[in-house]
Amino acid sequence: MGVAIRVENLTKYYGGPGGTKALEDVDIAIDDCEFISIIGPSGCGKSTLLRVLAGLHGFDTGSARMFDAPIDRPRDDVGVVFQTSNLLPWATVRKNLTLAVEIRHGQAAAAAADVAGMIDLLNLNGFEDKYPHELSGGMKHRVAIGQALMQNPRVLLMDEPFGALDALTRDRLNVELLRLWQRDRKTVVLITHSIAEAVLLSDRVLVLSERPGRLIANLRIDLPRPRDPSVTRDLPAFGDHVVELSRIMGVV
Ligand SMILES: Nc1ncnc2c1ncn2[C@@H]1O[C@H](COP(=O)(O)OP(=O)(O)OP(=O)(O)O)[C@@H](O)[C@H]1O
Repeated sequence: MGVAIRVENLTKYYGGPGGTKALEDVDIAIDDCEFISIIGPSGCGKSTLLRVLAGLHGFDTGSARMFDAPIDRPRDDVGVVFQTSNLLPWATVRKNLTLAVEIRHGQAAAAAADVAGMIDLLNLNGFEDKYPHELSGGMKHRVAIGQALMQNPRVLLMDEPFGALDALTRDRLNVELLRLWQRDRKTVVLITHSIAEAVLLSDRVLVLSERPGRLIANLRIDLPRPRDPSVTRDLPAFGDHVVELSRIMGVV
């Protein structure tokens, strides 16, 4: 298995040296098809790191590479999902999904895209012709994830996609995400505030320190796959990982 993402000694300031130092000497290697979560205190630089990986932010020193090419702009084979889904309010679910493909890959690709299959996968049958304001929060997030998946990305970058949702909806979306990942095996980088979510979903959890974010832990999650939340959460190893990460984060 190759390396999908390699970040070395990466430091990033907002406003240049003398401004806000968001990340300091970050070193990360992520394998192709790995599911990685990044956790850390609020304001430590998680979103900054994700935006660097998405090619949306530059950085000051160090290097960031994806599939061995420097990350210096957004790539067509990377899907990004942000906390606030940016669905187009005037477009139906179906249109939101096809437009995402059209913008990146053109009309022919959009016409050929398997929208029905994606709607099925996202459990949104019957909602194809609804507009975003007619959807629940969880549905909107599913469409946003669908937009990213429609491009069949090699890498999926997700910034707290379920942060604003209630626990039950979040649980359901975690199940969906596990199901999708187990089927398609993409490289996934997920930013989350939830230690339990990180443990449930990931192969590895990376922990950033208080700002400026430095990598302070890199924990492999040894839990069997496929994972079913109701089963996995009851495994002693699940609790052990949660406790270990809580200690590292200083919350117990
Ligand atoms: N565009 C920007 N301009 C200037 N400073 C910024 C900008 N974006 C973020 N910052 C600062 O950089 C630091 C890291 O922010 P970032 O959003 O990456 O943290 P985070 O870990 O994702 O936070 P949270 O968990 O609260 O979402 C913070 O101090 C923030 O104020």
